[in-house]
Amino acid sequence: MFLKIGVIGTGAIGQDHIRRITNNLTGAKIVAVTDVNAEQAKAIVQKENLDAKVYENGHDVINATEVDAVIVTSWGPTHEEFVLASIAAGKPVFCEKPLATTAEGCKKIVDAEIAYGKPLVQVGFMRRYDKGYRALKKVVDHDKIGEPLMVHCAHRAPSAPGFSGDMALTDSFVHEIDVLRWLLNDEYVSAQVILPRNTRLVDKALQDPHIVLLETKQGIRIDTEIFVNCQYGYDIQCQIVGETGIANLPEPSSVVLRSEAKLSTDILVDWKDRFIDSYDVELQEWINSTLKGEMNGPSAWDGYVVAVTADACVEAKHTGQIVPISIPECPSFYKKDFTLV
Ligand SMILES: NC(=O)c1ccc[n+]([C@@H]2O[C@H](COP(=O)([O-])OP(=O)(O)OC[C@H]3O[C@@H](n4cnc5c(N)ncnc54)[C@H](O)[C@@H]3O)[C@@H](O)[C@H]2O)c1
Ligand SMILES: O[C@H]1[C@H](O)[C@@H](O)[C@H](O)[C@@H](O)[C@H]1O
Repeated sequence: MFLKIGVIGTGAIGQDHIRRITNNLTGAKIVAVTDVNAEQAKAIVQKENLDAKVYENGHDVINATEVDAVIVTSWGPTHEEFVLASIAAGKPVFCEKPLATTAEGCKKIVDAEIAYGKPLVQVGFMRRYDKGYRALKKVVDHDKIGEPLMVHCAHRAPSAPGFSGDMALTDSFVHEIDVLRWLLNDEYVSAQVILPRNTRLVDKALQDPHIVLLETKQGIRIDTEIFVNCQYGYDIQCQIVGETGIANLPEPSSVVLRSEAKLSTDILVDWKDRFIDSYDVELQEWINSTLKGEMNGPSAWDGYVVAVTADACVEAKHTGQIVPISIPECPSFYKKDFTLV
């Protein structure tokens, strides 16, 4: 039995997901695609030799009778509309982050899904599927370093083409917002943003780097450096300081080279390579659970909590204040135990 998928948006990650579903994963095939750039949608159908129809717009994909489930990989501002339409059609939908560009938009999706009465939405927070983050979570869940007290993180990218305004927070830092609350089994209560000296290598109007300080309900303090024009590589760091020990996110595996009087290892430069395995695991688990009529991954509620937290970070950046974060009680519809065995 195959899950027949329609893809809305055949840009960078849309094409990647189409390729992995077609060539690496099992249990699904792409039967419909669309993009505002129709030529690009046609090109991927040809390139991957897909037996898929190219539709004029996302709504036609969602409503196509041959489509069982939808993947939304178009630009962020279009996600809300396509996710709401998928819920209205009663079809499972995997939506790349952000779920919606505003917390209100995410809340509308949460309300629509609850009203529909069955979970249909998964958000593309793939770090929860990364081997390294999963190993780190087991250390926390199995009490190997006592209670977590502090977390030090870095989210560095060589460059951020197309970034403007607060995208370092709303496009990049959102991954930490999601993965850290999952890792720590905790929620955020406040955010503060510190603006260090700006790199000279970006337009003066664009702040880079940022330091974000989050506090959780349990009083854990998290500091994250977000530096999206760091030049040297795509480098994701996470260190948890506990009562009795320290746990670090493992580095991606790489040959340790002793050569020419140097000891060296490569650093990845492309986000696609850093999380390539986790995208595979994420989508395979989504396909498997969707075929069983379940929805186990990051939910619309998680997408909403991330949006509320990101909004607080943006406010903290612009006001220089410590901004309280008030996350409403999680509806029972979405309550899950995330402990890893
Ligand atoms: N999880 C991750 O690590 C990750 C990585 C990259 C991108 N993303 C997210 O995925 C989304 C896409 O990012 P990308 O890098 O592929 O961008 P992209 O610009 O390469 O591709 C987006 C595509 O969507 C198309 N599009 C825009 N509006 C549309 C509409 N109304 N209907 C149909 N197609 C439409 C565009 O023509 C483009 O081809 C973004 O929301 C981004 O944040 C997530
Ligand atoms: O900062 C980038 C993140 O590190 C990636 O994982 C993608 O989500 C990309 O869209 C962001 O711009």
